Amino acid sequence: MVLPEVLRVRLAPHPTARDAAVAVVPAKAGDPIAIVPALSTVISPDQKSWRCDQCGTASMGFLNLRRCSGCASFWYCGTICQNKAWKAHHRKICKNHDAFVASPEYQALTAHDKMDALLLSQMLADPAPWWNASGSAEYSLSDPYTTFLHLLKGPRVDGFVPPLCLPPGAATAETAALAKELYSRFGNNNFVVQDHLNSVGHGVFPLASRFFNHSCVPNAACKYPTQPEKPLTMEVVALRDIAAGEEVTVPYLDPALPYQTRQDALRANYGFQCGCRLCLFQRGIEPVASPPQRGSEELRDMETALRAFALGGDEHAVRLPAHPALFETLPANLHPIFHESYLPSLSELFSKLSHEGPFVDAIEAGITQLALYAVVYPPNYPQIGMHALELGKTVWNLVCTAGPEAAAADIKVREEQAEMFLDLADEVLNVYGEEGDICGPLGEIRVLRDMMSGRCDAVDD
Ligand SMILES: C[S@@+](CC[C@H](N)C(=O)[O-])C[C@H]1O[C@@H](n2cnc3c(N)ncnc32)[C@H](O)[C@@H]1O
Repeated sequence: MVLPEVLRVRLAPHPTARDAAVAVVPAKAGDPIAIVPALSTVISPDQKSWRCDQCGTASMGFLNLRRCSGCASFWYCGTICQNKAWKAHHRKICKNHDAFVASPEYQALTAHDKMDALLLSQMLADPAPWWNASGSAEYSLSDPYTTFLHLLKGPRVDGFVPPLCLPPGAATAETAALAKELYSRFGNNNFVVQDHLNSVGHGVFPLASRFFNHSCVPNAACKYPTQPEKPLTMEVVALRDIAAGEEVTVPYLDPALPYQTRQDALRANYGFQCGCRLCLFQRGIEPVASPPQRGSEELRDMETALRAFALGGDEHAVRLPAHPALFETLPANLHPIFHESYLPSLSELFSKLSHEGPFVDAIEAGITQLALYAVVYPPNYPQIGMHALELGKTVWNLVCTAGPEAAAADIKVREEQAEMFLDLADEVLNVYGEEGDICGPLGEIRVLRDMMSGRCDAVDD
């Protein structure tokens, strides 16, 4: 039996999604709605030897990870994690792992399928609980095996199952059938484990999968705090106040992706057409006109109007909107911001200018991007805070690289602007809270504030 640390939702019937997670008590922005353990996780290949394969904690230079002396391909933060992994699956996988990952069948898989192949192998390393669960007519939310088998199957119909790393003799027809059953629920139920919004692994969290539906205007978001020797958990955090009885939704993908990309991905991977407020709005304004050319007067006017609409128009007194669906009141002349080409080109420009300068231009592009985020994302969405932090760093770099000819008054104005962006980042990211590894964005804000109150040092990424 595996009980969640926190579970403040109950299941209620949903017209198209089978069930929905409904809040049983009111939640404040930042409250945990659910804290649920992983049944199984794998870390991404690029995280190997830097993160514990069991708890997901990054070494950060202070954890001395030990390497499995059998396969030399798994690393652990200590004996507790190593023993847990050994007992759960590694004793069945260790010997064959290296030959398996070198095999042509495995090598032919996509990066995503490679991780799923290892995840599925781990889950089947000890099939006994799955046999028991599949033989049982009952399902219980306190049992991850029956809960997983009760999850909706994904829309994929080609019957594909990745190759498995199993000990000789374990690859029977029954195991293959069981693998098919489990894998049919992977694509639409499993989660990408993130650290500071970067993907670091894949995880199976049956309870979270059973409860939380998707919305592109979610009122909650998932995070994965890690701690040495502690089981990897998923935390679902309220992004705004949620009333008792309200559905709690999370984003399955980035709501800032273009409308058609989101629709296609949700249909292909999850088997549904999204009917959230953002999708309904965007469907209503399709086809979106292309934005004016970069560098044109028309684009400058559109972006000035966007900044004024979303952030108040004064780049030294930026206000983030509290409206959960600001896009619904977006003037028609700003609709081209939803064109599939617009955000990629704007974020590429901000990224380039904030590294190479001129920083003044980077700040303008960055504020426009913040305005777009404020329109697309709901209040307190973590990407808004991460971007405000990037803006704070860029303004601080402008201050630090100002030449002796710069007027003291201008520098003061920019110092205050850098603080303003850090205040915004703090406000948003404190709702999402600490997540992933230590020294995440909230830690970066603290470091930056120290630098700003002391000496001047340009900030590296
Ligand atoms: C992780 S499960 C969510 C829990 C699910 N509702 C249940 O009752 O078990 C994902 C599946 O739920 C359904 N789903 C999730 N969000 C949805 C939405 N916004 N609209 C329609 N169906 C949705 C889809 O069938 C999707 O493949």
